[in-house]
Amino acid sequence: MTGPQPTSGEFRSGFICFVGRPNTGKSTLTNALVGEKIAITSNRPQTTRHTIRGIVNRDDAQLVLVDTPGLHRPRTLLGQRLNDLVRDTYSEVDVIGVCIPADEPIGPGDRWIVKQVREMAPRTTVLGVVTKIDRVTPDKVGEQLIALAELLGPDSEVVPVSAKSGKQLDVLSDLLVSLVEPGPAFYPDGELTDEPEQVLMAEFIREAALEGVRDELPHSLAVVIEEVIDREDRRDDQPPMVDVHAILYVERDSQKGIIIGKKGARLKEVGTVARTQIEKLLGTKVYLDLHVKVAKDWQRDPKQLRRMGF
Ligand SMILES: Nc1nc2c(ncn2[C@@H]2O[C@H](COP(=O)(O)OP(=O)(O)OP(=O)(O)O)[C@@H](O)[C@H]2O)c(=O)[nH]1
Repeated sequence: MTGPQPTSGEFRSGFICFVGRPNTGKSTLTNALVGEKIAITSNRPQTTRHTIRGIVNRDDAQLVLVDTPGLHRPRTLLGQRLNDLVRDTYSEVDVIGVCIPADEPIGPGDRWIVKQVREMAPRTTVLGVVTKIDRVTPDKVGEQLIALAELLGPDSEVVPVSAKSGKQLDVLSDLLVSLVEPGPAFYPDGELTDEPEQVLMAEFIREAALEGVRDELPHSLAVVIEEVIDREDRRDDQPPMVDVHAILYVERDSQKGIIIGKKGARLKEVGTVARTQIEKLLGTKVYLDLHVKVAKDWQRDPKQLRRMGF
């Protein structure tokens, strides 16, 4: 192992992406490092679709975290597009953090991902990250670190971390800083994401709509923000208000029913959860108008995919 290099007081900057099987804690880790909710987390696998960046601003460095979707077996056009996106990301970043949860044995899925990373980005620095260490005993963490070090080989550092408890987050952050090059900040301080607000709004809605529903739905739900309007006809004593109109596209009528729920109860709940987050994002009151439409087989239709931003 090379060990972290001393940073010698020079400002450093670079791009980092975390990879790993679905549900290994990549989004949660990104959020924890950035310190504010930017990437999308959910207890359903494969919900991170867009390359959403969170930015860690430190006195000595800026780390730009790129959150990629998981690699898929490319069965549909959407799967192919997602894989292309991942490939582009791998070749652009300075460090790829391979995330392995402390509470699951390393399996063929993990080995496949490491192989893909090595093939697609042979020159990119790879860092091993054992996530969710709050879930297991220190002994287990130690075993997982050894297993991951063996999988990645002698050139890669390995580090244990818990995004939930915050344990070792500073160590991970220091290590990442030591692995990027000296250079100026890419983004002005205070900027947490360069994703357009509408993409984040759509992701908030999508995340809320997927919470607690069936496993196959993640691939069959896309959210399009149709319109964002500043409400001007309010009285002076009323706070600023923004109207957001969004459409949730599903593939089948049955899925529409799941999203809407009994007498619209579920959709109302989805709206409330998403609205709260959008209000936080925009810093104003929001009226959120949600419609659910069926777009048959949208995952296979290039025109519809383009319309939804893929
Ligand atoms: N106990 C514990 N749970 C965690 C930790 N990090 C993530 N989780 C949980 O693990 C689940 C998956 O986390 P995500 O961050 O969404 O995982 P991901 O790898 O981004 O998942 P995909 O977007 O599906 O690729 C969520 O239920 C998190 O709350 C951690 O440090 N400790």
